[in-house]
Amino acid sequence: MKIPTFVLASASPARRRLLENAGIQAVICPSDFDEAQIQMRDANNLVQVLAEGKAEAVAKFLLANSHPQIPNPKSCLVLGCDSILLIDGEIHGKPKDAEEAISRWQKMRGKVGELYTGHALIDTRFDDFGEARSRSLIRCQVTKVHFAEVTSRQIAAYVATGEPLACAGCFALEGKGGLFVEKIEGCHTNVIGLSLPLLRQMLTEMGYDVADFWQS
Ligand SMILES: Nc1nc2c(ncn2[C@H]2C[C@H](O)[C@@H](COP(=O)(O)OP(=O)(O)OP(=O)(O)O)O2)c(=O)[nH]1
Repeated sequence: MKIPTFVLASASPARRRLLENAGIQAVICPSDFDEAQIQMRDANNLVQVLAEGKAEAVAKFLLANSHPQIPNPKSCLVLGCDSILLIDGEIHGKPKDAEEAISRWQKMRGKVGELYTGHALIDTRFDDFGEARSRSLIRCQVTKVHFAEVTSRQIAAYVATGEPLACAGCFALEGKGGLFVEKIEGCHTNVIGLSLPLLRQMLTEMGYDVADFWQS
């Protein structure tokens, strides 16, 4: 089955790279969804609600506005994601500044955290009422992350590179942060921001085959 236009409702370069490297050419369409409006204490629900909010916002925008890269907005697959790190019972998104990143690393070194990523996939072909009330799937993937006993000098040097400031969890697994992750239990692309095997499963559940992305 021909796959509709794939839209990534995210500004995340990490998510874009994951899709590109997997051979999935996505139209990048970051959402303007206000994440601050959602306050929830349960990590699993929080990332799913946020991912759905981002995907819905973009799906609605595309159904109401033309887009140069999207010939038919009623034939799109829109993916929204949201990632947080749960550690010591606290939910963390991206650090607000270097000071917070240092403080978080001082607490998380030597410990085990859980990286939650919510995934919301909307098929706009099934738009029932002129809105983005289309067929959608919302899932969460969790990966355990074992952090190394890093020194304060290593923390300061790592934060000074700027890498952790763009990452929920204050580390980039495939970057310098990988030096400070002893091991993970579960999907590694989920840690980076988008679980590729989960995306394959969601596409399959919607009746699509990832192999169709590679057909010319
Ligand atoms: N490169 C990399 N980025 C990571 C890693 N872990 C988390 N991140 C990034 C991916 C996301 O860009 C960010 C999680 O924050 P959000 O889920 O709120 O997404 P973000 O605000 O970046 O973009 P979006 O809301 O999707 O437009 O953290 C990692 O291991 N490697």
